[in-house]
Formats: sequence, structure tokens, C-alpha cells
Amino acid sequence: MKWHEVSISTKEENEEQFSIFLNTIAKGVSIEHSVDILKAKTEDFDEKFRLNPKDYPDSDIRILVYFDETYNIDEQLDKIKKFIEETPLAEKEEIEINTGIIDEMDWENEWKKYFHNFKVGRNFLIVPSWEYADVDIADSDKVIKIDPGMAFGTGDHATTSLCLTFLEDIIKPDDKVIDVGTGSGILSIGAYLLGARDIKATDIDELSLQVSKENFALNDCGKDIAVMPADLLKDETENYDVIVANILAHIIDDMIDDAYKLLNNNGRFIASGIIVEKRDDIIAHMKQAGFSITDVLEEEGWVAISALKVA
Ligand SMILES: C[S@@+](CC[C@H](N)C(=O)[O-])C[C@H]1O[C@@H](n2cnc3c(N)ncnc32)[C@H](O)[C@@H]1O
Repeated sequence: MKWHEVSISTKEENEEQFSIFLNTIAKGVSIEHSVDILKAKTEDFDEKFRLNPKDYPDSDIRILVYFDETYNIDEQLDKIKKFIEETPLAEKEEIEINTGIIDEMDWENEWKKYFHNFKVGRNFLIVPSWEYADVDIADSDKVIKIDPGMAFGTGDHATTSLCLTFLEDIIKPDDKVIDVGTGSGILSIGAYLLGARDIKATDIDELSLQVSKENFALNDCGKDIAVMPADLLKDETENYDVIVANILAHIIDDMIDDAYKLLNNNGRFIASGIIVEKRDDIIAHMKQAGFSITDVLEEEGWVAISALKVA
């Protein structure tokens, strides 16, 4: 099947608003950060960059939006333009939109060009499953094999790596953990490698649940991680030592009170996916719920918060 690809180049500050809106109208949305594109360009002399330099911004982000061929692309472009007109966005006049047609296989595999093994935190080594046989592994490496497919969570997005960094510091052997919005399952696998044993991975997205199960099997922890559909912590009844969630700020906001209720004393809520502009509101709500904020990390405009429940 052929696909319409719409590419939108814009400031990184606009990422959250665009991604929320575009996910409601398109079949697929992928966000490329200029740092990653430039890394790929210098590491691989990326062919695509040389073919289409104008598609690649020197700074900020490029959002790729996909509609299958049954869509009327002009109508979709009108919706995008209306959204831009009606939404307060940074440097609107600089937003650039291009369109093209591609084969399905292209966009399902496109991101693989940019995904190679890399280190996160002190000891995590993230390895794309298709590279595993060729990677040198040190004794100290905690290897997460991953094939995210179309789910979120290769580990190289700041929101994910900040969570892994926090998990490295806080997980204790046999901790009971819930990973809300598991995506590819990467955070649950990280928690497992750090010694957590009673782990639940949830998501509202069916595809993510399927992909995470595949990744748990790939990392030989399928038996130790329960996977289930759930909307945040709304129907959760068990108690946990660690709750980790990398979702957007307004969604994190909806789960703060439930997280506090469900955590054991001295338990931690690791919350990520928060743009820097929303940090203070989220921290204020966490404190109001009863949490002590012990650490806040920031990278590429994203914030992750480590909140402690003390009785
Ligand atoms: C940014 S991804 C994070 C994936 C992975 N945990 C990581 O850190 O890379 C957010 C995930 O949250 C899921 N999600 C969004 N809203 C949710 C909700 N209300 N309840 C549970 N999961 C949700 C999405 O489907 C997506 O898989």
C-alpha cells in the first residue's frame, strides 16, 4: 500500500501540541530530533540526507505524519493548517510543511537507520534486536534487547533515558513495580535487569501490549512481567514500591493522586514525558498529594521527576 507522508519542520517547543493533535487525525506520527538526524548523518553519511537536505532542519524537530492512500490528503492538510492557525505555537511563520508518497515498507523500517546500540545511565546497553549478534558486551553491561516496532520506546528519547537513569538509582532487589504506558516495554525490562521481580506493564494501546510482550520474551523475562491493558492507575488495586510512567504532562497529572495512594511507604513515583514549561505545575500537584520531590532531571526540554512517598 502507498502512504501519504507529510513532513512538518518546527521548533521543539511545539512537539507536545503537534503530537497530541496529529495522533488524533493520522495513522502514524514519528518525531525526529535534529540532534539524532545530525548524528545519523555524521555517523552513516546518511543517503537520505544527501538526497533531500531541505527536509532536514538544522535545528529542532521534523514531524512525519502518515495517512494511508484512502485519505484525501488535501483535507488532512487543511486540518493541519487550521490547527496551526488556531493554536498558540512558537515561531509559526517558520513552520514548513512538505508532502510526498512512500511505500509502507519504507516508513515501517525508516527509523531503523537511526537506531543503533548505545549506553544509557551507568550500565544499560540498549541493543536493537537485529544488531545483537554483532555487539561487544562488557560484563558490567545490563543489556536491553529491543525491537520497538511501531511502539514508542527505543530508549534514545530523553524521556525514556531519564527514567532508566532514575531506575538505576532506586530499584532494589525484589521491588514490586508497575510500568504505566509501557510502550515497547523498555522500562519494565530495565527494572527487571536491576532486580525487580514483581512487575506489571500496562498500556491503553493494544499494539504496545503486543510489542512489549515480544520484547519481554526476547529478554527472557516474559514469565516475570504481567502485561495488561489499563487506563493509567484508575482500576489498580495492588500496592507498589515503584510506579514509573513516561507519558505526557497532562496525563501524568491525572495519575498523581492514585500513584500516592497505591505506593508503599518509601515508595517512589518516577514521572517523565513532562515538558519543562509544565514542570512546576506537576511538582506542585505532587507536593499537594503528599510526595517529597527528591530529584528532577532535565534533558532536551524534557523533565523527569523522582517523587518519594513518606508517611
Ligand atoms: C511516551 S510512550 C512511553 C513508552 C515507554 N514506557 C518509554 O518510556 O519509552 C507513552 C505510552 O503511554 C501509553 N499511554 C498513553 N495514555 C495512556 C493511558 N491513559 N493509560 C495507559 N497508557 C497510556 C501510550 O500508548 C504509549 O505507549
